[in-house]
Amino acid sequence: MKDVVQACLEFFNLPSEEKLHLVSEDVNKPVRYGTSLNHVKDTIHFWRDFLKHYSNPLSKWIHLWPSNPPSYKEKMGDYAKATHLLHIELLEAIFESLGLDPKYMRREIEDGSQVMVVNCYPACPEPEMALGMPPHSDYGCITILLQTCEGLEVKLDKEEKWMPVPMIEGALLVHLGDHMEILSNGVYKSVVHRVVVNAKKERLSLASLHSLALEKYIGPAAELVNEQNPKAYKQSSIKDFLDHISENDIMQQRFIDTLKIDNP
Ligand SMILES: O=C(O)CCC(=O)C(=O)O
Ligand SMILES: [Fe+2]
Repeated sequence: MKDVVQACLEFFNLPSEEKLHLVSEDVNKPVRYGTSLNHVKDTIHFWRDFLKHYSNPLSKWIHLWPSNPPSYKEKMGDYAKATHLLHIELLEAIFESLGLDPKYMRREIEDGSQVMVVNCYPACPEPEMALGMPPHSDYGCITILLQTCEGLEVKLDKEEKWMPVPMIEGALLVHLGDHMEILSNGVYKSVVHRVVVNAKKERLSLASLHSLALEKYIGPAAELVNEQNPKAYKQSSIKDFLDHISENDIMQQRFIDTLKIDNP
């Protein structure tokens, strides 16, 4: 895991000219480099550089990834393959815990989307004045996250308090995303999180977001919908989410809130 972190740091430390060709305001671009969450709509700028790229299936996307540093494709390719396999195992366990077949939607999951988000938060001279990333939940089924130091905070259901996530060397964190909340018909909730910055250290995180293919719809599992538990969410796709964030201020409304069905 150190290798992939090193390759990412080398990428962010390249002179700007080497990265600018990847800058885009189009959230549908398979590879994007930039700062802040969404250049077009954000009102506040955040203390973050990012590189995002599609990663599954690898053979379809890897040639579009940065060619500098030269080790990037190989190191990130290995990491992306490993996280994709790990996410399949995690989903099996989660499905079992919901009473679903562990192989539920297996084919679609194997062919699913994987978006690798590499975040770099430089040390910030006035950390109390900035955020690395504003509160949000991830839109996929699960996110597998590697962090190099503390900074991530999660909000526990119904509580207003932010809880810092401790840094454990080499540990991977797993978030449930909006698509898991939808699939489980609300049995599991996606976790709201944010990133604070610090004055001393640069922080790097690698978030691997997993869901179905971009245009595939995901809705509550039929097995989890019954008279006592009516369908609580409309179905949606990753493409719908991307359309939503390019047209709306995500600080105002979470995408998942637009999908909730009010049952009497
Ligand atoms: O930097 C982190 O720890 C979290 C990043 C994150 O939330 C994201 O990329 O969606
Ligand atoms: Fe996130």
